[in-house]
Amino acid sequence: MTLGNRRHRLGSTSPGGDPLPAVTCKKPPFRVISVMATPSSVIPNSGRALAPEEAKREDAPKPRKEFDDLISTLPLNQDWIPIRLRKYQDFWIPEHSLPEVMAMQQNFQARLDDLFVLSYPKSGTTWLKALAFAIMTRTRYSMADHPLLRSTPHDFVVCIDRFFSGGRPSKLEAMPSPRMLSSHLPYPLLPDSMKGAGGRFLYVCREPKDVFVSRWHFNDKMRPDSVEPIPFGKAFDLYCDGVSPYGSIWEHARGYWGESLRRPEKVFFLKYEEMLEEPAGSAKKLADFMGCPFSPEEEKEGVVEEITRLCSFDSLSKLAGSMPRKLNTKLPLQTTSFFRKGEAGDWRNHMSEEMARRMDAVTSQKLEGSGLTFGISAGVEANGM
Ligand SMILES: Nc1ncnc2c1ncn2[C@@H]1O[C@H](COP(=O)(O)OS(=O)(=O)O)[C@@H](OP(=O)(O)O)[C@H]1O
Repeated sequence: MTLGNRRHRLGSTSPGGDPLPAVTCKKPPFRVISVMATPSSVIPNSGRALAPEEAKREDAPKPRKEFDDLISTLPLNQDWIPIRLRKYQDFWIPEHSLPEVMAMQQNFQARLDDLFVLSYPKSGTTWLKALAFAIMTRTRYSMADHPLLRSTPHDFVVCIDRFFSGGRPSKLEAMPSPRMLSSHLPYPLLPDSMKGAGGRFLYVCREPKDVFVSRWHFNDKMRPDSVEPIPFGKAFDLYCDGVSPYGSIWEHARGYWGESLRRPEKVFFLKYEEMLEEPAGSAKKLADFMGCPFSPEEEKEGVVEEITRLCSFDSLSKLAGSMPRKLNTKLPLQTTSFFRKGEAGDWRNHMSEEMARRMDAVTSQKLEGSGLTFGISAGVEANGM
């Protein structure tokens, strides 16, 4: 079925240099105002505009050494091989991405019509990227010739900090609006322009025990043969203490949850388990929030189901398997690295009851008073879970 007849605009390139389709929606999701500011025209965390001479100075790429010097002073954890973590602004951030994160914090200017896919890693990021991209571009592609059939969702919704690895993020600035970008950064670490009026957030969270199991396997896949896997029990202790990539998971989820309550028009908060249970319902809610709801005709024609089928675990994992290749990232990742089981409740096959109880207790304590709970509707017990 043809979903639309718009022409595919190739407006930019991914950090790796691959074509990155411009994202359009049948109905523009919100007023499209280009506020593409010169990076660094505002002093980070102050909102004060820079004088022209200051701006010129600030426009130059930050010397990497300045960041490296700072990074070397931060608390270090080396257990999640091959990822080294540094405690930065109260969160454990992968050391290899910290220079880019710092450059992004200083320079990234969000636009009003940006859409950001945000998540704690292993919570359903790949899935949400695919869904959001397919929903947003549905009038341009036929299902038979969809870009997701040829490339991974991570090629279409690219992590913002990756644009900052080579100094000035010119490719990012050249992307036509509305842009779709992603980040694993916790809310407090986002650049001011994102926390302010710039863009809207799609955040996905997942039951912490399942996220942990997924993370443990993911790390294991990246491990060089010469290195022993991180023992499950040790990884568990670290994770419960918040020492995991972009951790702690509880502070991460709580930050975005709080913002979704304060500003529901800015932050759409999804749960992986609810997406599993109600894929079509979740896609419809997503489309509503993104400003391009499915029309009654589209619903009648089965467009919602076509999109959810294309983005399902079965479909995406098979596609990844049919185009195995290394991704253009600093970690040893393949197109297939983002797919394992795609289920809720796999923690039961990995954790003792005592471990599960312990992590549930951490969850209850860390989320106390927030109103955020996990997994009830997917048959995973709620906190005390
Ligand atoms: N389409 C779809 N539907 C359901 N589940 C899916 C889908 N795509 C990926 N997955 C599962 O999500 C886990 C990977 O998480 P992320 O995509 O957040 O990883 S990453 O942060 O981008 O590295 C990982 O979970 P586990 O299977 O539990 O390890 C993937 O299998």
